[in-house]
Amino acid sequence: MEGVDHLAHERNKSEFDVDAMKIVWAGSPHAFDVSDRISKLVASDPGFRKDNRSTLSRKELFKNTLRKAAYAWKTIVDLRLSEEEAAKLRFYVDEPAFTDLHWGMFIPAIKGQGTEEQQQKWLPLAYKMQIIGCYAQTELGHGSNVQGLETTATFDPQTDEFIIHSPTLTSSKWWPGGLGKVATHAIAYARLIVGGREHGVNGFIVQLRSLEDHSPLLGITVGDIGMKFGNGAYNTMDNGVLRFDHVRIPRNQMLMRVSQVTCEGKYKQSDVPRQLVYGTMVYVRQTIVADASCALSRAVCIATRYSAVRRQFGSQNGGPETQVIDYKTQQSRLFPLLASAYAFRFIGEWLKWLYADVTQRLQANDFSTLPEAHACTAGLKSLTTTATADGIEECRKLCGGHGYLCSSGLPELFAVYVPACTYEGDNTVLLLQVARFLMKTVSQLGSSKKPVGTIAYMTRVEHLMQCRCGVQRGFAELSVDLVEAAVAHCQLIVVSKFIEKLQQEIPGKGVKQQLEVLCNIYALFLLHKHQGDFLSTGCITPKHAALANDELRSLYSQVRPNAIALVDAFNYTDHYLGSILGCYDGNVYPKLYEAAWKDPLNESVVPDGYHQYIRPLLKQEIRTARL
Ligand SMILES: CCCCCCCCCCCCCCCCCCCCCCCCCC(=O)SCCNC(=O)CCNC(=O)[C@H](O)C(C)(C)COP(=O)(O)OP(=O)(O)OC[C@H]1O[C@@H](n2cnc3c(N)ncnc32)[C@H](O)[C@@H]1OP(=O)(O)O
Ligand SMILES: Cc1cc2nc3c(=O)[nH]c(=O)nc-3n(C[C@H](O)[C@H](O)[C@H](O)COP(=O)(O)OP(=O)(O)OC[C@H]3O[C@@H](n4cnc5c(N)ncnc54)[C@H](O)[C@@H]3O)c2cc1C
Repeated sequence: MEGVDHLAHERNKSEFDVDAMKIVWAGSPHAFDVSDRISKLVASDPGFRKDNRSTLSRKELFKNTLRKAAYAWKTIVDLRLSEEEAAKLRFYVDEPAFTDLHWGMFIPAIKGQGTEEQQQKWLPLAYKMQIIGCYAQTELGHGSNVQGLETTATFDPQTDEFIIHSPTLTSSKWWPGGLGKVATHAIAYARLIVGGREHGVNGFIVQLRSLEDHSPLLGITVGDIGMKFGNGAYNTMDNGVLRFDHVRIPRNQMLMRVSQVTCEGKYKQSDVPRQLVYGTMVYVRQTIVADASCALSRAVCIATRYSAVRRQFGSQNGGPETQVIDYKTQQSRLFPLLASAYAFRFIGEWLKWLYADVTQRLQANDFSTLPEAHACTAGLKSLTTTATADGIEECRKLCGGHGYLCSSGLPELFAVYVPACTYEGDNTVLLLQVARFLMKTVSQLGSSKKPVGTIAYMTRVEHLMQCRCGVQRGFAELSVDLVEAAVAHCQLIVVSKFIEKLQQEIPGKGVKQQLEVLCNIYALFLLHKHQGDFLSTGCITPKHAALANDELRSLYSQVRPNAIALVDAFNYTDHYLGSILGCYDGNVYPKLYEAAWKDPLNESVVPDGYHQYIRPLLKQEIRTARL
């Protein structure tokens, strides 16, 4: 029945202060207030409706996204929302759109790679959305290998301009979000050529479309690359294709914080590492880690609530059947994901701090922590997105058949989320970067340069390296093992930062205890999953392994009575969850039944096509095959 909380009996079992945990999850009382207020604002505004997405055609879907973007922007301006509130609004509107790349990459690229003068010129236009930007780096032929990009930017000293050109089909820009139909400008990455000499890949601000009638400018061919995985999902985004035919831009539209070209045609590399050209990717990778905890917690919230509602088998003398959340197999699949959601939340908080710290140091030309920041953002982006994509799929399976319905919210969540394993850096390519960083650290062991920060533990491997200084096979030959070592390195960071979090003052009855249980589940689940490595390297004995498994089972029993309260702490509205299985009141079956009849296919009792195709079959008007 409506208004009845079918999960009240579960909520009454909670052994901790849920409201205090909501603050921990949000990050602070202020962050909770902003998040709570904005999520309710979005949920209560029909302008942000999203339950019809799977029934729209691509063109209707895209037009609806443009409408929402404009409506959201109007909401931000009318309500004078802060940047923090606007970011929360974008989060709860929950729709990939061109604005993600405008605010999430185009603006950060200008802030990170533009000179003061260039920032003063372009940022006010971008902040007011008087221009709409995209980040055009990837090409048809190259994405991972940035140094392999083929687009050229040739300096013409006669006219003090760069000529941007796509020399080959594979140099066509391909994938940039917002590019296909909306962006008026791009940060285009191209090979800089001055006086016949190449100077690597740099960023250039290029106008693509007229600000009068939105038509592509001379020399610009631009469009959408077509439908992507899933129906609604990421098809609200116009990932585009772009070709340049000798497009001329003023010299001052090359982003010149890292390298400069003078009007005389002199190339200068300033005293900052050329990798700062990659700075925007580092920024987005750290936001993607925070996003991972959001996406995983959303899937876990749905699967946990439904696992408490769903009963199957186990009825004693006509009594109620067993809640599937009470099956040990369901717990062993679900609770590590619940623990991961919290683990990723805290690692996301730490990575945000690390990124802010490295940004501050860069402003003082201190590049000492840049390698570690690159390795951490790359590795943790890879680790958390892989675990989250796999976790969302596991949550779908934990919901049985109903998990496969669009109304469960899980298929679309999966379809929108999985490209995170590829964009902003293919996850394997990024782990190879971490492996390179680890190998470089190992090569420096024994020197005066002591490993610090997240690699401080490697001093302990020093003796191993000395006694094992035998054959050094090629990096490529060992890359599979090195990628596994990179994952282990990142997992160590996640566990250690979770433990550090628990050293902080955490208010609220029972809150810290619950987090300790989740931290132990996260760590022991990893130990269980990688038991072979721990045993084969002599890190643990078989007895330790058995003890760990026993402890894991005991921890699942401890978390069981608190499971619903732990997902309530995410404070997600039913609107944001977009899931009948995950609805707060647990009133699943009536809502599933009601939703079915709303499907357009049920608008008519007799389906279109019956008279044309089925009736002749049934009436044998079609010659029957010899069966
Ligand atoms: C409707 C609602 C509306 C609401 C509206 C409301 C309004 C809203 C208002 C406000 C809302 C706000 C919204 C915000 C949204 C945010 C979300 C955004 C969403 C994002 C979506 C998705 C976007 C996806 C975008 C993309 O996908 S964008 C493209 C991504 N593409 C890649 O990621 C390429 C990967 N490949 C490489 O990154 C390189 O290729 C490679 C492999 C490193 C080799 O690079 P290479 O140059 O070859 O270097 P190496 O030789 O390997 O290394 C040489 C030496 O440099 C070192 N080093 C390499 N790197 C780096 C590096 N970085 N940094 C430092 N060092 C580095 C390396 O350690 C080595 O050091 P050493 O060992 O020498 O000491
Ligand atoms: C939804 C979506 C949105 C995107 N948005 C943008 C955007 O806004 N702007 C933009 O510029 N780009 C964007 N991209 C492009 C994205 O950044 C690239 O697709 C991504 O960096 C992966 O590069 P790739 O496609 O070249 O993969 P590839 O590198 O071709 O990967 C193919 C396979 O090769 C393997 N591989 C590659 N190199 C190595 C190596 N050295 N060693 C071992 N294995 C290797 C990979 O692990 C992978 O298994 C987007 C992509 C998607 C899917």
